[in-house]
Amino acid sequence: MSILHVKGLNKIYTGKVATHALCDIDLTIDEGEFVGIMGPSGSGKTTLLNVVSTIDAPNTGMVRINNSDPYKLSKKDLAIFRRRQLGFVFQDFNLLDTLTVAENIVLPLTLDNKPLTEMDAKLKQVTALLEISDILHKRTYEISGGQRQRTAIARAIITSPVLLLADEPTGALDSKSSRVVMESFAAANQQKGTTVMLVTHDPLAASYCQRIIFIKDGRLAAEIRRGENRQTFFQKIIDTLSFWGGHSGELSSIRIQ
Ligand SMILES: Nc1ncnc2c1ncn2[C@@H]1O[C@H](COP(=O)(O)OP(=O)(O)OP(=O)(O)O)[C@@H](O)[C@H]1O
Repeated sequence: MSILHVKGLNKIYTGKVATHALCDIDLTIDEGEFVGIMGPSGSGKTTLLNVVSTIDAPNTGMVRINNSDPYKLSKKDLAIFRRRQLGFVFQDFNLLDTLTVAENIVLPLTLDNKPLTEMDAKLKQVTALLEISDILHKRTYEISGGQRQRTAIARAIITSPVLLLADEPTGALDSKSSRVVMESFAAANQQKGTTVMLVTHDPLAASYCQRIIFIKDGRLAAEIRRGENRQTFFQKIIDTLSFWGGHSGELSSIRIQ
């Protein structure tokens, strides 16, 4: 069953010079998939994520998430749709410093007035899955970057969203923390069945995905799938990036092991 289906998506930013950021994008993500979006800087990755996540409307084209068109919803229903159906993870974590880790994680359930017993059970389940049960009473400034991002992932999946969207989730992390965070996405995907769409520049992070879609100049350029071996997939990603990624500068930020 498809969770995300986009067809004929176009996004044009008007200004002194108009930018055609997305050109005729067709894309389907099935339930339980873990999909990465890669491409050179300015290729349209964040624009695609913003259009899918209903932050930025397309000029033309269709977006269906779990068989409904979020752009047809009223403002109020769209806010509820985002909170219940979508999970978001950002590069800079977006946690509230005044709250504990536990309070940050249950925030979406608090907003939906869920009973305390349900919140507690779900908190236990997601924090065990992401291996952060021992930091629940800490403030976000007392924990590491990797722990902050795992807290953000826990907050994003506690509502069991149909689609988890992440924009450069390892962009602010060192390579060790990046691995731990990507293992957390993989755990959410494999053990909780969460469908994930993740934008990244980082081939190591991307190697945890099952399928990578490459965008260039706002168009779909290539697609590769992972087999059994993550190391082989990592090399395949580097090869594809060097073919589609444009100039060698695009590869300058690659972290090797
Ligand atoms: N709000 C905006 N107004 C005008 N142009 C924009 C806006 N947002 C993005 N663009 C342009 O649209 C194109 C795609 O940008 P986008 O941010 O989606 O690329 P990206 O692949 O995510 O880049 P990066 O990897 O550098 O984050 C770029 O040419 C960018 O300059």
